Amino acid sequence: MAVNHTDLFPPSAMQAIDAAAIANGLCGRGLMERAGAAVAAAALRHWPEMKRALVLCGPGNNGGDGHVAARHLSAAGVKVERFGLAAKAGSDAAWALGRFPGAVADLALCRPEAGDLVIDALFGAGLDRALEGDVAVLIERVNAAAVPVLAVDLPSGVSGRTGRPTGPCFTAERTVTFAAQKPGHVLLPGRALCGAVEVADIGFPARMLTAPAPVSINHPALYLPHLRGPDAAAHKYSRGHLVVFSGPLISGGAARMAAEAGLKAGAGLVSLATPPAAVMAQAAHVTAVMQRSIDGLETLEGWLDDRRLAAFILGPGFGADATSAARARAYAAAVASAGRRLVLDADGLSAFTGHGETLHAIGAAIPLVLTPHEGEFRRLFAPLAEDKTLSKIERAQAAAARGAAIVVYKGADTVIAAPDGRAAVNVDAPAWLATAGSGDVLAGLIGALLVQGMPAFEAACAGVAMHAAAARRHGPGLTAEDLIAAVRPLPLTAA
Ligand SMILES: NC(=O)C1=CN([C@@H]2O[C@H](COP(=O)(O)OP(=O)(O)OC[C@H]3O[C@@H](n4cnc5c(N)ncnc54)[C@H](OP(=O)(O)O)[C@@H]3O)[C@@H](O)[C@H]2O)[C@H](O)CC1
Ligand SMILES: [K+]
Repeated sequence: MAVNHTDLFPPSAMQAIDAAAIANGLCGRGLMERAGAAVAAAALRHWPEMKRALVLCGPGNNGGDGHVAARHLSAAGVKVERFGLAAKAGSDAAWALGRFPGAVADLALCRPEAGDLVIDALFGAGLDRALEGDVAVLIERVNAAAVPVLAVDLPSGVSGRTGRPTGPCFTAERTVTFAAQKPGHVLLPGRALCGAVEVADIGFPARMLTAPAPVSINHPALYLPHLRGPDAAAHKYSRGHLVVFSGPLISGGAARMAAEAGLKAGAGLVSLATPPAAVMAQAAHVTAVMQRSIDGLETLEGWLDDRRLAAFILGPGFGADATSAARARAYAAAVASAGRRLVLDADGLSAFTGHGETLHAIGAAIPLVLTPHEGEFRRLFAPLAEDKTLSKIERAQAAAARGAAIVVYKGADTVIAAPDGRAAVNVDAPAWLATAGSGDVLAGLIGALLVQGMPAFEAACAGVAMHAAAARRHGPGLTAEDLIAAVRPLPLTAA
C-alpha cells in the first residue's frame, strides 16, 4: 500500500491505474471503501464540532466515495444529510449507496447553515465539462453561505488535468485525494480552490503508482544527485565563471542583482559584461563581482576564447529597443557558437519575439534556459499561450520542444519543462516572492548552478527551489536585495 508524494498523475492516468489494479485482482469497491473512510476521517479530524455533514453525492465513483463517507460519519454519531444525483445502476457508487440506503434528497433542497460541513462528492476525476443547472446553483449557494467545504478528490468544477474551473466550481477548505496528486491540485487556480490537500493511501501497491510521464512536484531528489560539491582541491575557476551581460547606464541594477545572486549561489567567479558607458556606474557598486567592458560583438567573440567562461546570462535590464534586441540576438548567437551555456531572461527573451527559428537553433546547439513570466511567454510563444485546452504544464512542455530549451514558466506555480517531456511544478514559493528584481535573482541562481556543471533541467529546478527557499527564509517585506542575502547554497544531500 502506498502513496506517491512527488509524481503528478492526470485524471486519465489515475483512471488507467484504477482499471489496471482492478484487472490485477484489486477490488474496486475496496478502493472506494478506503477512499470514503479517509474522507470521513479527515472530516472528523478537522471539523470535530460540526453540527451536520451535508454530503453531496454525484452519479459516478466520486459520489460513491461520498456514500461511504456518509456511512462512516453517521456511524461516528454525526448528523448526516445526503443530497445528490442518482448513482449509475450496477456501478460501485450504486453498491456504496446500497450499503447505506437512507434518503438522498434533491440537490435543490440543500440549504447549508452555519455549523455545517459540506462534503463535495459530486464530481472528481470524471469531470469533463462545465457544471450547469441545479449543481451550478448549489455551488453558488454553498460558496455564498461561507460554510467549509471538504472536497473529495477535487472540488467539483475544477479540472484535475489543468487546475482550471470548467465553469462554476466549489472553493474547498480542504481536499482529500487518493494515492497521488493530480496537476489540478498544484496548478493555479486549482491549488487555491483545493485548499489544504491530503493524499490518502487507498491500497494501491507502490509498483502500480509509477507515473506515465515524468511530471512531478519540484523536489530535491530531482536535482540534488546532480550537484557536485567543491572538492578539497577546488579553486575559483573550477567552481565556474559566470558572466552576466549588463544593460546601459540607466538599467544596470538588474544585471548586478543576477551577478550577486550567482556569487551567493556558489559560482566561483562572476563578471559583468558591461557596455563602456556603464562601466563606471557598475564599478561604483560592485566589489566581489568583476567587470569586463564589452563594446560590441567583436570584443565579445575575442573574450569567448577564454574557455573558463562557462555560462552566460543575457536579458536582465539589457534594453528592449530594436538596437538592443538585435544586439541580444547577436550576443546569444556568439555564446552558442562558442558552445557555452546560456540563460535568457527578460529583454533577452523579448529579443526573440518573431525569431523562433533562431532561438531553436541556439537551443539545439547549447544547454539553453528560458525564464519567461506570463507576459514574456505570451510574446514568445503566442499561439501556445492562447490555447485554452492546454494546462500550464502542457504549455511549458510544448514551449520547451519549440525552443529546444529548458523553459522556466514563472508564476506562483512555476513550471520547469524540458524538450524531452520532463516537467516539475514548484509549489512552495511564498506570495512575497513576487517583487521587482526577483526574476533577475532567479536567473543568477540558475546561471550559478550551470557553471557548477549541473545539467540545465536540474539547474533550473534547483534554482527555482533555492529562490523559493530564500524567500521563505526571509519572510514578508522582501526586496530583491534581501532575497540575495537570504540565498544559501544547496545542501549536498537531501534533507
Ligand atoms: N484511483 C482512484 O483514485 C480512485 C478514485 N475513486 C473516485 O472515483 C472518482 C472518479 O470516478 P468517475 O466515476 O470516473 O467520475 P466522476 O464521479 O467524477 O464523474 C462521474 C460522471 O459524471 C458525469 N459528468 C462529468 N462531468 C459532468 C458535468 N460537468 N455535468 C454533469 N455530469 C458530468 C460523467 O458521466 P456522463 O455519462 O454524464 O458523461 C462522469 O462519468 C474519483 O474522483 C474518486 O473520487 C474511487 O472511488 C476509488 C479509486
Ligand atoms: K468532488
